[in-house]
Amino acid sequence: MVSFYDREFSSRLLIGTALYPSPKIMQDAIRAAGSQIVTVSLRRETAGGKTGDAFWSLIRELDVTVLPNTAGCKTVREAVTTAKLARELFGTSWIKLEVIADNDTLQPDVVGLVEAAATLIKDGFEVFPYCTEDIGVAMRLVEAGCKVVMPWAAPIGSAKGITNRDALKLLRERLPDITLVVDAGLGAPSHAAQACELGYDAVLLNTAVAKAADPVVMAGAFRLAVEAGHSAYEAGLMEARDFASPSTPVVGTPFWHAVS
Ligand SMILES: CC(=O)[C@@H](O)[C@H](O)COP(=O)(O)O
Repeated sequence: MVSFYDREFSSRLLIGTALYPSPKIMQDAIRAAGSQIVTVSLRRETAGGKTGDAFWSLIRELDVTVLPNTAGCKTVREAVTTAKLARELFGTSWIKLEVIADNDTLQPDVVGLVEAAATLIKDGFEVFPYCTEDIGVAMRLVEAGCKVVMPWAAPIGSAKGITNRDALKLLRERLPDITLVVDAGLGAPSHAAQACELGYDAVLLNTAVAKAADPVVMAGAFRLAVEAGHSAYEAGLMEARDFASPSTPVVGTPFWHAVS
């Protein structure tokens, strides 16, 4: 089980609701992913070009926990206002907090992020901050009261996978009591498995599933990868080493020689 602000979930795969070819495919993909938490933008692009109630009916049918997000917000003020609107609309104190530094890279504005997180936490929010892999930023977020921290693997929508493994590993080691989620930039199930093998509690992704040739099958593949990566972490992965070590130790006289 994985814990988000004292709520327990069995699924370690959080998924986005944008960019799918149709609302029906979005719904089928979320089911195939086994996700219990979906993130929804107040400023979302509608799936399949449909607007209004159809989207929300599909989300309601899924019986999932909604994690509203502040995607597209570029200032602290905008993010805080959007979070407050989301709390009213969705009746939840959870917010996936994004403060974006610029439109070309969608890189988090980590200074604004820490300020917005502190403001929202003081106002009773439970914040899921989307950040870089920087240890200093993660520690400031924890000091502000975040119990979940969500560093990127790579820029949103890039599908590059984990670009700074050492920094993500350090975060895991230094923040053992924080729920850590790799959010953004994962392109393949193997990337999600790597994040879980590092001890990350969960992953959050969208584009790699929504833009796959078959989003439903890809969602199922990510589900398996997350489970495999987490099982491997729990089982205790061996450290890589520089020198060979025989997996079949050779001791004494060969058997064929002894009987000839
Ligand atoms: C859906 C969402 O919140 C994205 O902003 C998230 O960061 C996922 O990123 P990818 O689309 O790269 O998986």
